[in-house]
Amino acid sequence: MTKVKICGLKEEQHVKAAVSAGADAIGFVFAPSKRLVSINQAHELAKHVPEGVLKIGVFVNPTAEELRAAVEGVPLDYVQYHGEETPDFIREQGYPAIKALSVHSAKDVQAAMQYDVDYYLFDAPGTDFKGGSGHTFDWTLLETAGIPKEKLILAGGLKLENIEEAVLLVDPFMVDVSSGVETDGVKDIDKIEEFLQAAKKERVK
Ligand SMILES: O=C(O)c1ccccc1N[C@@H]1O[C@H](COP(=O)(O)O)[C@@H](O)[C@H]1O
Repeated sequence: MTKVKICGLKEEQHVKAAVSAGADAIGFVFAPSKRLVSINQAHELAKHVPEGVLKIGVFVNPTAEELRAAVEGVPLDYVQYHGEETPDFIREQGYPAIKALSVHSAKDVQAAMQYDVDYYLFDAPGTDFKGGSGHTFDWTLLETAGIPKEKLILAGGLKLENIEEAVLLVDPFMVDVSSGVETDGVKDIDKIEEFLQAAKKERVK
């Protein structure tokens, strides 16, 4: 069954709703964004995330010190690198890692293989910020690069209306959603629950 990450959570009620609706991972954004949280805020929110649900920190070109403070302070299970971090920088940090790549063309998908990370996350190119734009990209670009499905996370503009098609076409290990479970820029509990239900629906492939 497809795993689901609900990203950009800032409020206790939304963390609790995501967890009780079956989220496999919760994302906290530590990058310029309307969804930015401090380490202290994320630490408090993390108290409502049970063992077995992953806590993932989203960063854009962080320093080693920023990473260490957040990984230890929250604490985090994975670091999601959403900027122009190099393969060497990511390897040197030594944390369980997800590398996000903005997909304009098939080349961007192929570029993933230079990173020695646990998961590759494919997202639409950002607009105001590096991610969380609510835009989709051409999912068929993922077909030729030979990315192992068990390492593939699909993001970018996912929502109730397209999640079924996305899962059927891409068959990713995990889907990641932020804007698609918001109303007027704020997380929406009904949308979180509906999205999780749809993403995890049993399908005949
Ligand atoms: O969510 C943000 O504000 C954000 C800011 C900077 C980098 C990444 C961010 N979020 C990630 O963007 C994708 C897609 O989000 P959306 O569903 O299209 O809104 C997802 O991986 C988030 O983790």
